[in-house]
Amino acid sequence: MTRKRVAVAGASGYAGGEVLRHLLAHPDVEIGALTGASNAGERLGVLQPHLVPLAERVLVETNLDTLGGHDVVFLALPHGQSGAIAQQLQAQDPSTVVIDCGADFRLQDAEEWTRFYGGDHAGTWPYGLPELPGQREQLRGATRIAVPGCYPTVSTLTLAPAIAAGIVEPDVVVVAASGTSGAGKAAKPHLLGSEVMGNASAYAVGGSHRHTPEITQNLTGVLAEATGRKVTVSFTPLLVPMPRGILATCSARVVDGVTADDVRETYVKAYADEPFVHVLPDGLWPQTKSVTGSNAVHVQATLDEAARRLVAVGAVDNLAKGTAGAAVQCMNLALGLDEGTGLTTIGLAP
Ligand SMILES: NC(=O)C1=CN([C@@H]2O[C@H](COP(=O)(O)OP(=O)(O)OC[C@H]3O[C@@H](n4cnc5c(N)ncnc54)[C@H](OP(=O)(O)O)[C@@H]3O)[C@@H](O)[C@H]2O)C=CC1
Ligand SMILES: CC(=O)N[C@@H](CCC(=O)OP(=O)(O)O)C(=O)O
Repeated sequence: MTRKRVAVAGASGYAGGEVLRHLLAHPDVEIGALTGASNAGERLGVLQPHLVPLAERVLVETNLDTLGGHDVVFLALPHGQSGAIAQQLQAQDPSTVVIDCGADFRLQDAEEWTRFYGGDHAGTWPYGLPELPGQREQLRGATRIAVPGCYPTVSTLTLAPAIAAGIVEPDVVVVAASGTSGAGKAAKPHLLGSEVMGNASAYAVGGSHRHTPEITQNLTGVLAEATGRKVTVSFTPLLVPMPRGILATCSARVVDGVTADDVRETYVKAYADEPFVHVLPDGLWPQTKSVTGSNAVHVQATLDEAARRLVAVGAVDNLAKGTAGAAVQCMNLALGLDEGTGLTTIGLAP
């Protein structure tokens, strides 16, 4: 096939850089415009020295003139910045595939958007988590895709089998530890090395994190429709001193009669045909380093018999399957390519 011409907006940031790292390994694309904001005019090699083949490329401004005319445009911009440019791109050419790595188009409920993000809701696009029931079909041939948040990706995939199978009450607890790249590249006081190194801290405690409604939306979506219930999610994020990765520990009360074998069978069966979700062998528990740089999510689950709770743990690389890998997986579906083109399940060790 003719190679698709792809632009990346926000190429100086963490997510944009990781999209480019993935695209450089993709045989069916040609990298077009690379845009930034404060760094427009700078060479990419100065900002993203690991992207050696693109070192001499110069960042241009983020607008319709620079991003128009491509087959695919990835938006890796701060929240609230995608709506206007996405609208312009699709007005210019409705066949352009626009893939938003930000949160602007993820939520279905406009009120929830305003409550957690502020401002007006830009709209709702097909949600880029193909592993959700029925979702892969929504993404094939799509021209607009909302890439999930990093915490929602791992939390959803870690809990969805149990919720869908009805082996737990729809009332879940997620405590997830993230590396610092999840917060982006822009300087923030709580991300200074002296604050982060040798430290672990909780933040956005008490249901205030903006990923809470997204996890709730996803898990409610997999709950059997007939129940007519909504999943309740208590989500607590933790910041830990590592550059990449999220480890999510999830739990929920199991319904009467559920055994440890039921839990294992539920998870093994749910992900038997999923190329990027790996249920670890019995007794092995996910760790972030095993998924570093890879598009895999590692999952394990068991029954805490005394507490009658499911305990499920998931690991993801927030920048890979948690953002850029998912974005490329979705692009593949949108373009009718093999879903795994340019992606790997192989992590780094040690
Ligand atoms: N980091 C992560 O793990 C994840 C990030 N995401 C999402 O990806 C998006 C980007 O995040 P991330 O890469 O971490 O953030 P960064 O802060 O690292 O990068 C932000 C990028 O956006 C550009 N930018 C900033 N302001 C504007 C603006 N007003 N108009 C156009 N471009 C602008 C910056 O350009 P410049 O540097 O030139 O100023 C930079 O390229 C966010 O929406 C985030 O939610 C999603 C999942 C996970
Ligand atoms: C460690 C850290 O700060 N993580 C970020 C979330 C990660 C992210 O990028 O989420 P979006 O895709 O929705 O932007 C946070 O908690 O705000």
